[in-house]
Amino acid sequence: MPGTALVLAGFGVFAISAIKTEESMPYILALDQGTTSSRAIVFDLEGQPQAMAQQEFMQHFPQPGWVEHDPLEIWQTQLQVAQEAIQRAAIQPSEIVALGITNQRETTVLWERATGKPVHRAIVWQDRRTAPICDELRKGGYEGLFRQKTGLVLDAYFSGTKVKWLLENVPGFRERAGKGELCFGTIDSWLIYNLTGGRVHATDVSNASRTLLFNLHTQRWDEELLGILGLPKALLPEVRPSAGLFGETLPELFGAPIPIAGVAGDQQAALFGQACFTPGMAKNTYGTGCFLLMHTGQEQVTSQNGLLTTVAWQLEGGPLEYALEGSVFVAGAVVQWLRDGLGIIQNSSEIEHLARQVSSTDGVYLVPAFVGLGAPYWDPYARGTVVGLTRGSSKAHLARAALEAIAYQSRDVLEAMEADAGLQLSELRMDGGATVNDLLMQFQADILGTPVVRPQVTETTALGAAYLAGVGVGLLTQAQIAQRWAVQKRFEPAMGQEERARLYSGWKKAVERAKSWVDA
Ligand SMILES: Nc1ncnc2c1ncn2[C@@H]1O[C@H](COP(=O)(O)OP(=O)(O)O)[C@@H](O)[C@H]1O
Ligand SMILES: O=P(O)(O)OC[C@H](O)CO
Repeated sequence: MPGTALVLAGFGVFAISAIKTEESMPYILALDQGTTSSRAIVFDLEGQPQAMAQQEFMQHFPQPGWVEHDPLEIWQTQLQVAQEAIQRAAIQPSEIVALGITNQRETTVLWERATGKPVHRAIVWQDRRTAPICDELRKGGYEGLFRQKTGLVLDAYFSGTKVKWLLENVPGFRERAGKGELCFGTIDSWLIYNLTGGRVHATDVSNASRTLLFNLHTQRWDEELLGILGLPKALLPEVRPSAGLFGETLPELFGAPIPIAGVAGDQQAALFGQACFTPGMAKNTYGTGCFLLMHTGQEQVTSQNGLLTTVAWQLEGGPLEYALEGSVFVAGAVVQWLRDGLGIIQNSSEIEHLARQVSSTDGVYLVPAFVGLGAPYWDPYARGTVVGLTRGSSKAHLARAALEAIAYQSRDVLEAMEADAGLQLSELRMDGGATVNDLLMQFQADILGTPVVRPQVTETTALGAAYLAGVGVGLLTQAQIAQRWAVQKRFEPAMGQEERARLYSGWKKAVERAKSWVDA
């Protein structure tokens, strides 16, 4: 019976390929495009990193308060580290079953639709040049409208006013944008566009929610806000769920096409990587800035205390899930400033040793408002300040004050968050580059009066992107991810209540000195 033989042969082929898939391990490639470096990590399906590659890239500061990146350098470094990570993992490209992208958010890229060439340097999230545009919008009475529709505050941080600035300040851009010749994207869109050879111009809901253009209620780009900012809709990418198929990478990039199946802003990806899946669970990521996010489920909690309502993620076929966010603009970046600006350390890791040379700052406070202050103050005109210096102050005091400033800023946002959510956190999950610093982690627990917990995998941003991609191709579930989260170290508060209050009140005084420093 040839028919049966054919069926049997078919089963045979099926069985062999099933065995082969089990033998050749499936891997997920995560691209983590951060503010200071491009990283790529290959994970197995258990969430264990197999290989990693990282490259720093140029920061451009053309004027005080301005920060730019070269979009081509971002793409090239990201591609190189991805190729390198695959090579280091010593796996076949065909074993990579999914690719996840996570990125510095809000950073704004414009490129030519026809050629894929960027038409300007990217305006980075930290860039303050659009503060006057925000002031004008506030004077026009639009603050409440933006807040109500987008969950964000009117601040230069977000993409909307950056795009407006580009269209208004670069000759020809407005006309070209109107004709549909230009594409706008945050870094995720820029990478997707390049990875797919220009076939896909898309973003995910978490990144869209950082633009000032995405309406949380209709879950679409908002025509009224676009009108107020004078932005043509033709510029915008398509908005998709964070886990689900975006497209395939060009085969020549990695040696085989890979489905792009997870995309999220880096802070939302970290929340996912920390398995903060239920309302009230929170994490704090210590990278260039510091970003504390609390999952609020399907509820959009409106902050009364200067926090943002943001999309956490959407899994394909599921509802939008939300988070409350406190964004601190300068955290690990203050360590870079001590290294590159002052030269008092050679490597970031030296700061802990230097700071440990003194047991306190002896009253020195450093407010690193280098690009203004984010949550909960939202003061674009604040600037960096050091107060409390005496003749005995040393670089060790300054190093300690820099680390403590990271922790004080986190307390500012945690207090706001607990007030908004009407709860007290029993612990806070930590991740990001600066969490290797035990002195910082201990001081954080001390100044919060709350235990802080470092997980085994601190690259939770990339891990979150990998997990989203795993969910996107149907190989992982949230229950499996939650099970895999594991503690590496827990820091218990050891400081007395009085001391905590005394130190924190000094910080609040120092912040007052930094506020409204430059003229509007
Ligand atoms: N030992 C350390 N102590 C404090 N901060 C550190 C330490 N090592 C690195 N950092 C800081 O961590 C940041 C890098 O973290 P990362 O998560 O890679 O940031 P990003 O994703 O923003 O580029 C840098 O700002 C760096 O100064
Ligand atoms: O690059 P990071 O990790 O500092 O993250 C930047 C944030 O996404 C900005 O909103």
